Amino acid sequence: MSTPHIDAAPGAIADTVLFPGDPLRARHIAHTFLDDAVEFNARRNMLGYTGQWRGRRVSVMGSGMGIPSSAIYATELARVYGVRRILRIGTCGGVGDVALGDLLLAQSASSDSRFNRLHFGDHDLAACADFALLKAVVDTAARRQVPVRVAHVFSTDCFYDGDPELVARLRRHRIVGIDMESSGLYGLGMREGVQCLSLLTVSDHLERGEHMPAAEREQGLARMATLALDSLEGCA
Ligand SMILES: O=P(O)(O)O[C@H]1O[C@H](CO)[C@@H](O)[C@H]1O
Ligand SMILES: O=c1cc[nH]c(=O)[nH]1
Repeated sequence: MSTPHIDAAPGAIADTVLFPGDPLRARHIAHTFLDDAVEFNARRNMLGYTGQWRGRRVSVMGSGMGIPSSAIYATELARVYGVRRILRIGTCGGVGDVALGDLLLAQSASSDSRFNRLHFGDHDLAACADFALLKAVVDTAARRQVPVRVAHVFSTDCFYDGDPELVARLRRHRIVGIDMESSGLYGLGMREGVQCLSLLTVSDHLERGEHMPAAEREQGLARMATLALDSLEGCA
């Protein structure tokens, strides 16, 4: 069995997938945190691995950047490989009172993308995280004393040169993070019956002009990865 984009054998992917945008972040997490990690996909270099975290089988795979890429992979993971839980572990821009390195748990994700409208009769969809998964991560963070902020985020199609008023609009709605995938992932999760949650580390501050180095985005996000993995203990 394979799909146009994933070259994995049946059963090669766990029911839970960590889903960073960057395939090299996926490789780093697999090699750093998982026991017995085995690569299941390298098609288009969108690296995916399955291994063990404290005796639990888990996969980690890159999603690529943006809703179209991540939705292709998430759809195939759900429909063909039976994936039932996806934790995006991404980076985001920050607005307002957040700092580089802050860890956001995206409760909702608004968007300028038409992706969810295309599936929802052009109506607004309230694209939300799965509550049980969000609660599991919040509870784990509290137990481990990992500071997190449950937040509203916005997913944009324009990394560069988007709406010049966007930051003001986000501030007005108390949205503090901006990424490029969460809204589409949440809509897809609602349709496919897949539990989805985005954990996002603030890598840029959109108003202060602060930026995390690229190498840290690839390899420096251990706190987010281990929180996602630890939280699986609280999941059925
Ligand atoms: O760090 P990742 O997970 O790729 O997420 C963010 O980084 C990319 C842009 O640099 C977009 O994919 C955005 O959502
Ligand atoms: O989508 C993203 C991700 C990181 N930083 C941003 O400014 N935007």
